[in-house]
Amino acid sequence: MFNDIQEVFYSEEQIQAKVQELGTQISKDFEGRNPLVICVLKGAFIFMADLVKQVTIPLELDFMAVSSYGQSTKSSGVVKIIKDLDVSVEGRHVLIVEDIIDSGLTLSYLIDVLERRSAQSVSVVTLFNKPARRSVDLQPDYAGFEIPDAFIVGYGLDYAEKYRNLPYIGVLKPEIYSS
Ligand SMILES: O=P(O)(O)OC[C@H]1O[C@H](OP(=O)(O)OP(=O)(O)O)[C@H](O)[C@@H]1O
Ligand code: HPA
Ligand SMILES: [Mg+2]
Repeated sequence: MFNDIQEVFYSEEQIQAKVQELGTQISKDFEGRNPLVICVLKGAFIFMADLVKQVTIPLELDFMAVSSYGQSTKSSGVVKIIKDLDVSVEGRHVLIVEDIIDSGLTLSYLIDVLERRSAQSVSVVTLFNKPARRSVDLQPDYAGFEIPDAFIVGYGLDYAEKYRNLPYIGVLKPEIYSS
């Protein structure tokens, strides 16, 4: 598996330092708001776990599973809810936790769903932001790293469901996509 990686973009240490920064900022901004923190499965599961440990104010959390990439490196354009939230967002300050914003389709769909369900506010934190590939106009409230137009894996992010367990972020060797 580690042999499949062509280049490491961000080490475990670089990621942890950034997650800590984001957690500190979110703790300040959401003080007194008891946010409902929503993890967008599967990709965001590691970021979510690391991030909430760096948040020092009371919060609640829930999980939603959506998918649009499947076995591809390009969005299918159709966002499917695979698992919905357990709790109501009505009147809540919601913070969506994403691993990556690429085309922006997943997030614009989710924001729309949560606003229609009468959340009081909807904010977004993403660890990785790939603005070059955006097909909808959308800016996260908090972003860890701005990345170039490359398909990255590791730290929760997959290619065809693999590589989520790598502790760092990297790009795959080109032959992996063709085999
Ligand atoms: O901005 P976009 O182009 O919509 O891409 C971002 C979304 O795509 C990935 O999810 P994916 O559909 O691969 O599901 P997964 O999290 O289960 O891997 C990623 O985890 C984000 O949720
Ligand atoms: O670069 C990416 N890597 C993994 N999953 C993704 N989903 C959207 N963009 C990406
Ligand atoms: Mg995926």
